[in-house]
Amino acid sequence: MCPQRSEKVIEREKQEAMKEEEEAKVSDVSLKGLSKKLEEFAKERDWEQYHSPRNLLLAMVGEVGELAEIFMWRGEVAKGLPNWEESDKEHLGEELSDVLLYLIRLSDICGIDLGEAATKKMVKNAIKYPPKAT
Ligand SMILES: Nc1ccn([C@H]2C[C@H](O)[C@@H](COP(=O)(O)OP(=O)(O)OP(=O)(O)O)O2)c(=O)n1
Repeated sequence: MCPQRSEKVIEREKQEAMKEEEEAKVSDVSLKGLSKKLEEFAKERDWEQYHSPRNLLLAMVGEVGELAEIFMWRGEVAKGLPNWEESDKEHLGEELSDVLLYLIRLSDICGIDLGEAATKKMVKNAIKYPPKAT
């Protein structure tokens, strides 16, 4: 591949990545969409062999530990994290994402439709805990 063409390819990939990032900001990201991306991610790396229910559960719990570490020894934290450095907030977003991504992948590998299950569970919660009468 000539250097000029390779630069063009790199530029196109950058543009596509920026477009994807932009789309993720403006549109609702769906659980199904993320699940599909995770499936492709594993397939492309031949990692499906490692994505067993137990491995994914352990990986998720490990990420919950990393998430807890961010809050460790900080004392109570105000809503919206007003005094946090941007880099700490970015780190928090990454760890929350790792937990979410492993949870989605775990659900998928177990044959559970997480969106449907969560919606049903919310209905069950509302029946168990009715809203306060006004
Ligand atoms: N077998 C694997 C390994 C990783 N991932 C994906 C899902 C997570 O979103 C992320 C986790 O990557 P790391 O294990 O590198 O964890 P961190 O990103 O938290 O890095 P570190 O533990 O170094 O902070 O990568 C995956 O799907 N399957």
